[in-house]
Amino acid sequence: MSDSAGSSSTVTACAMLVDAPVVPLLFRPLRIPPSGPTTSNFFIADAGSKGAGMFAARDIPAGALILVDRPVVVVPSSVSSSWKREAFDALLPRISQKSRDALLALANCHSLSKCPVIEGIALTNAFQIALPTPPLAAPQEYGGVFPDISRANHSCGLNTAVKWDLASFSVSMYSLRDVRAGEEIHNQYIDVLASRAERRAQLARYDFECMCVHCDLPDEAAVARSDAARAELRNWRHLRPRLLPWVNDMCRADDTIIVSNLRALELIVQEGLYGMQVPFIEEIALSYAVLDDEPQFRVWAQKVVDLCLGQDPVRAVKFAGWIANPRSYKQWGWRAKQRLLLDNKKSSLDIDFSIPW
Ligand SMILES: C[S@@+](CC[C@H](N)C(=O)[O-])C[C@H]1O[C@@H](n2cnc3c(N)ncnc32)[C@H](O)[C@@H]1O
Repeated sequence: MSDSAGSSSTVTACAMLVDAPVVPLLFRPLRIPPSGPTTSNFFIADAGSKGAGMFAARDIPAGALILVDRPVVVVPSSVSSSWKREAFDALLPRISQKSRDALLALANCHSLSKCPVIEGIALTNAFQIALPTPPLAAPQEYGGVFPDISRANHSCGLNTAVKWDLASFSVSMYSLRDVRAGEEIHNQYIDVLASRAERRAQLARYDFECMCVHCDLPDEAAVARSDAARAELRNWRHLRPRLLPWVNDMCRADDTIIVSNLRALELIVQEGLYGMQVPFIEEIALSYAVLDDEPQFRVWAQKVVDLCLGQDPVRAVKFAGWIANPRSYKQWGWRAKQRLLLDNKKSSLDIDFSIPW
């Protein structure tokens, strides 16, 4: 392991504990981080029993960039415990006073008697970021601790997504749905498609029992309903009808893909899992394209554009191009044409059995 902050006398904004062969891969010119929003979208305030939390400073529309943040420390997700402790503590003198203040202000859910302070803060706040893997090396997982994004508390329903960008060494947080001024902004710490019992087990390492609206349910029937919805979404990719085979399969109903994806969206809304909706909305838009239904195509394609503008601009631009010129989509109206051909063939084979007297 190596500390990429360099010699012990070097003080930087971020110190890293990374495998030595990773270090040269990190020392390349960093792009300027994507510029954050011009006015602050959030504030940090008391979130009751959760400690501090992040809240929306104004109404934030779905798909908007909320903030851009850079880590103050980067640590491996798993290292041998024998030397981990001193290595974590050695990071502190290597970061600037500003970064140190930000790091030490973060929550620590581990008791100091069991876990030195920097390790405890890292275990409480770090979330996974991807660093380059040296050739022939096994991939190693790393976590970044961030001054602002690490303040976001967990919820099992999502109102934001975070996107790590290695080139700018920064993470951007986007809204997944409209967030009202004053509403708490959440991050996702664990696999939210797991059952409530599994989610609670996974969250035990953060030392809290989740009481978000998706966990604090009135009775066991509500828990079973929520667990079933999440399991259905988790199994979706194995069970759902596929768009491409459907395009040519005239034995299947025209609304097969639309009905199936609307069902997924219903479950997503029920469970507040907004981060998952884009692929389903996209398939509905493309189904309408294949069915030559321009008004509906425009409605659904516009939803893709609105949701992707910030975090997936390539997809947003692609759909915006199709909205501008729907027939440039290569399979535009394909099923409608096939249906017409079939109907024409059928009518040419029709025998008139009516008796003319
Ligand atoms: C990454 S920090 C989040 C910010 C933290 N609340 C603070 O004061 O800086 C993670 C810690 O926040 C608390 N926390 C996060 N989400 C929570 C939730 N849904 N319910 C209760 N506590 C939560 C837990 O103590 C957890 O260990």
